[in-house]
Amino acid sequence: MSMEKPPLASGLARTRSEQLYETVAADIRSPHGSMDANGVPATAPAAVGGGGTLSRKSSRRLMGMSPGRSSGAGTHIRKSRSAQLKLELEEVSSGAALSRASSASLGLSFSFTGFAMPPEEISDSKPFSDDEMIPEDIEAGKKKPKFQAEPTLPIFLKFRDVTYKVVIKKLTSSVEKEILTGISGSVNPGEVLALMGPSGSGKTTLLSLLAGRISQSSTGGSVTYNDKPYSKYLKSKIGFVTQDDVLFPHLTVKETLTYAARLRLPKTLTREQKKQRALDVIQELGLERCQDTMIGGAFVRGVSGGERKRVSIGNEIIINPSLLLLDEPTSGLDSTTALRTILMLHDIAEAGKTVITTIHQPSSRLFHRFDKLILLGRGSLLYFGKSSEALDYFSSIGCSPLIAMNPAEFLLDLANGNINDISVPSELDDRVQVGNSGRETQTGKPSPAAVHEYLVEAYETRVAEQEKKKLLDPVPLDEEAKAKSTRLKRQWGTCWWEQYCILFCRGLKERRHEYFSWLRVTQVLSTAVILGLLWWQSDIRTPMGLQDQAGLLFFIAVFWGFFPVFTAIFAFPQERAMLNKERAADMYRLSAYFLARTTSDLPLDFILPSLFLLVVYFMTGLRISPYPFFLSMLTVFLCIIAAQGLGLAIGAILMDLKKATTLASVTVMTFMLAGGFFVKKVPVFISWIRYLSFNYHTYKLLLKVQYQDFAVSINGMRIDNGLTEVAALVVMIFGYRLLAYLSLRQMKIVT
Ligand SMILES: Nc1ncnc2c1ncn2[C@@H]1O[C@H](COP(=O)(O)OP(=O)(O)OP(=O)(O)O)[C@@H](O)[C@H]1O
Repeated sequence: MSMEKPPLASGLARTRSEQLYETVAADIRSPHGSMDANGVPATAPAAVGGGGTLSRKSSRRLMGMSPGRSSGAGTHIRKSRSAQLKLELEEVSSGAALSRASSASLGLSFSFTGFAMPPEEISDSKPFSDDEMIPEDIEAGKKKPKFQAEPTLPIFLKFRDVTYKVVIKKLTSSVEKEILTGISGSVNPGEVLALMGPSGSGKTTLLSLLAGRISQSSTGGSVTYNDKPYSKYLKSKIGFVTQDDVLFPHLTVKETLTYAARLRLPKTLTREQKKQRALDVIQELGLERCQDTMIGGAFVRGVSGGERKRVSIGNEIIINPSLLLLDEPTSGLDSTTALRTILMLHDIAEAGKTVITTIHQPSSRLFHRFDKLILLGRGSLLYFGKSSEALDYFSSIGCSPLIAMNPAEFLLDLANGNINDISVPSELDDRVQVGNSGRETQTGKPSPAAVHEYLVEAYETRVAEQEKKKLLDPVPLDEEAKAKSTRLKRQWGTCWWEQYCILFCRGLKERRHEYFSWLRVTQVLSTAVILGLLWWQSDIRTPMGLQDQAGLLFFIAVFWGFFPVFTAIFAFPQERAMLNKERAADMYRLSAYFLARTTSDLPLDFILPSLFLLVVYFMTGLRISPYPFFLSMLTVFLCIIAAQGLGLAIGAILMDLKKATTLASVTVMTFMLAGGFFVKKVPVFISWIRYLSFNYHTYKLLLKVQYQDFAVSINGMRIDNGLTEVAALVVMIFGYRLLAYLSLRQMKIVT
């Protein structure tokens, strides 16, 4: 970046990415460094040893050279992979370094062993300490580091003149809103890019866009990954941590990460290896102490906010992503935990990953940890470059803090157009005096709009063009490596059946508390007992008794039609956020999820009605014989599954609980009224509605089971062979589910 002021001494130090370019270039040139179709080097990660043995002394010396890292007067000995990477820079010309580069160079290995932080900064550093992460014998070349994931493809991300517009529909018209305007920049493996800006400036939008989560039709400009456009293949190489932690509240930390590992890691790993990876991530993130604690949510006490955020990050780093994007990973965390999180991102970057994070208001300690910075204001670019040079740049355009200020606070004030305690450039002052009064606030200071306009213009005229030119430089990867990012094929972690099994078990675990909810059991059993008492040993030898018992059968049909609809409508709207997140990451096929979600509730759906029917059947004196008992039970099951189908369909179509409950109550009421008990003479033009009612078919089947031996018609209902009713219920079971599935397919993945 060209600036009027010379860059600070720290800015002269090469960034980690610049140093690492050389390593990757050496690696790619190296015969050992060629990658296979999966972006995996042809050689297995070389054992650390032989000529490449990392000596503690050299490691210490190299850490001293690391820009942006204070070594604490040599007391903080960093023994992480980053040190190993840096050592390679020194040794790159030697054969030993080249052979080791094939496994450990930029982007080709993933091992962020611990979270280095100067001890003077954080006292309680135990969970993040890397002191024990790489034992002595690793340095001696005997053992691999604790966490050694398979190598990945490095991703060089460039974006040029990115724009994003949305159309906001109003009652009579629609308005176009520009959310991002002409944003350009780049981030390389080994770097952490921070996106900063006031609330609503477009950080999340830009992050989603860079993650490939916004449809290209509404965006302008170009975003390239290794100089190639986005492809579905990249989904499995990109980790995206959303601002809100979307996790299942009733799963423990270990269960959450183990299921993520089993679903997302490639088929080439065994189940045991995947479990081990989850345990490694737990250790890396310092989550051992809470690994068996439930995540928790609004109604369940669980892990702390910081731990939950780390689980969210773990969910993404478990796949060993080449590009990791995080939306406000530090919001809501105390400053120490926030710093730990950012240090962790550094370690991830140092393992050769490209890291982008939005950040709201970092402390000055955090601010200095970022390699690059993008400052946004009202969707426009106010600064892109090294974060260490940001203050120099703004002072070069006449904006400097007048009092001692956290640099992040200063930048955010500027981006907000708030120039209290900030020196105003004379150019801006002149403009205000010459310009109209609207550009000036009552205090005589330029308005926020005028400040914004000045900053955008200053960046455009002084920096933007040179930065854009830099984007034209080809990335230091050979064509073969670049081509890997353009492969169109998605990569599923596991086969369909395994996805189904994992999702089924996960569903059972997440809802286990519902299955054994005493409230629900009490609700069903007390209803059964009340029915049993009201219809106690009912006598059907009189017409009145028969009529009474028919009423009981109708109530059973209504009760088991009503109950499942209202439980099932919650299924998809409640899991919408999770479904969105997991489908955006291509974790599983929708069909596997759908089937697992709809079948994992079945055990409960059979236990409770069975208990209910046992109580009611014998208390009320229905036909005591195994055959009618089991047929009645089967009829109730058919009714439950059909009713559930309707609930699932309504939930999936509307995806909104309020709307879904309203529609469900109207539908259920209509079906109940058309069920054949309350009204017998229905006008012809509306009589067809009964055929849609599962209550009607269930009632007819229950009547048949009880009275087929001595009656042809009961209560105006003809008793026939019952095949039509069974067929109608079966059609409903599949039809409603198909409708629900198709609606989910149509659902847009919102990011
Ligand atoms: N689909 C959309 N429809 C309408 N407005 C949108 C849409 N997406 C984003 N916006 C608007 O774009 C602006 C930027 O939103 P974005 O969420 O990217 O901001 P942000 O910088 O991440 O804010 P915060 O820090 O508060 O999360 C906001 O004003 C938001 O309301």
